[in-house]
Amino acid sequence: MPLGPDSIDQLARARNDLRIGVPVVIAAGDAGLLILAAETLSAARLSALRGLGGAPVLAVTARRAKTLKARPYDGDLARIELPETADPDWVRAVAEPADDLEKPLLGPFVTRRDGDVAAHRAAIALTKSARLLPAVLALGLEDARGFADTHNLTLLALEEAAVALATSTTFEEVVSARVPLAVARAGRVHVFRPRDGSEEHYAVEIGAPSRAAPVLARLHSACFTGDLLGSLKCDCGAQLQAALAQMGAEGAGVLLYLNQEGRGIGLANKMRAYALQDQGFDTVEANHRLGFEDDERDFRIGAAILRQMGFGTVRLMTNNPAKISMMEANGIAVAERVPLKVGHTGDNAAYLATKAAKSGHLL
Ligand SMILES: Nc1nc2c(ncn2[C@@H]2O[C@H](COP(=O)(O)OP(=O)(O)OP(=O)(O)O)[C@@H](O)[C@H]2O)c(=O)[nH]1
Ligand SMILES: [Zn+2]
Repeated sequence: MPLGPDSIDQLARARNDLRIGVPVVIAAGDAGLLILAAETLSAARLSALRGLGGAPVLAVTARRAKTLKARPYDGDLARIELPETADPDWVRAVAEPADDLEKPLLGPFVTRRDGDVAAHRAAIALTKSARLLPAVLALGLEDARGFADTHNLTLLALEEAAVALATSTTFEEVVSARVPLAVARAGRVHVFRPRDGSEEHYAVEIGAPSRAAPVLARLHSACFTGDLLGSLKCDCGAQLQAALAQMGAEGAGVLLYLNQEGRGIGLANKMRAYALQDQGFDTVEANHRLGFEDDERDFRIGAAILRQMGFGTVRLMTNNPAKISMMEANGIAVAERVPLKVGHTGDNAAYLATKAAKSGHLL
């Protein structure tokens, strides 16, 4: 292997660059796209971008475009032309729905319909994987490599980036150690580090579950507010405790603690969604207004970790039928669904009802 970064390493760099407001170049052949995340755009970088000439666009998802009443000619995304007067606040207001109701943005937004959008699509996927708002300022470049070299920017080759974004689910088990738990003295925590530099995930193994029989398993998605703070807005904390308790009572099980906070949009975006919920939108509508799909989790991660630990068949603790089909689609057989109905409160009744009505959860 050469000493320098490969395409997956470049992806990890690009994610971090966007998070700190540094542009990234996506090369498609000789040409390419200069991209900046809307969320971290500074006035200085916007004026440097304008200094390059050309006609930058703000690419948003079709979900966000719908709220903005901008025509998404590109299917799943829309490229909004940047008015001459647009400043970083304008860019952020288009990307971020917090003030949509209080200060509605004045359209009409002019959207592009010509040209190829594969690089814009990769850029949006990249901002999602960086847990930023899915909105990207983009400017076409004639000589992508030359530009990246001159300005010392991370360069992603479009084909390689698309492949890396879509397939990167290999993990190294970094360490495991014994952790006696209240529910079972025989507890062990394993830490899995993804090859692509994204969040680490954990597995809590209870007892010594057989690899030859179906294992009692829970794929728990991180919920800082529910798991740690005891938030009443969701049922996550109660589900986490109940799953561990059942594994302790049966003497064996495996709980994956997947750092897919906020159904995969990250804590900052989940808090943005919560703010929208206080404006009257439900959990699914809030995700859409932010530009996300209902659920942005990558269920291949849980399946890959289970397989790596030697488990092939599970008794899955869940109320979400989509989780069962995603496990089966990714090589984990589900012998049984074990319901996990705890943590229902007056505060989360509407949230749970929305999940049942819109996301197919079993109440
Ligand atoms: N985006 C978003 N995420 C939320 C919200 N409330 C909880 N979450 C996240 O949702 C995830 C848990 O998903 P759930 O939909 O509760 O349950 P599930 O994992 O699909 O299904 P179960 O296996 O039955 O628990 C956690 O990552 C939470 O942080 C919300 O209003 N918006
Ligand atoms: Zn929660």
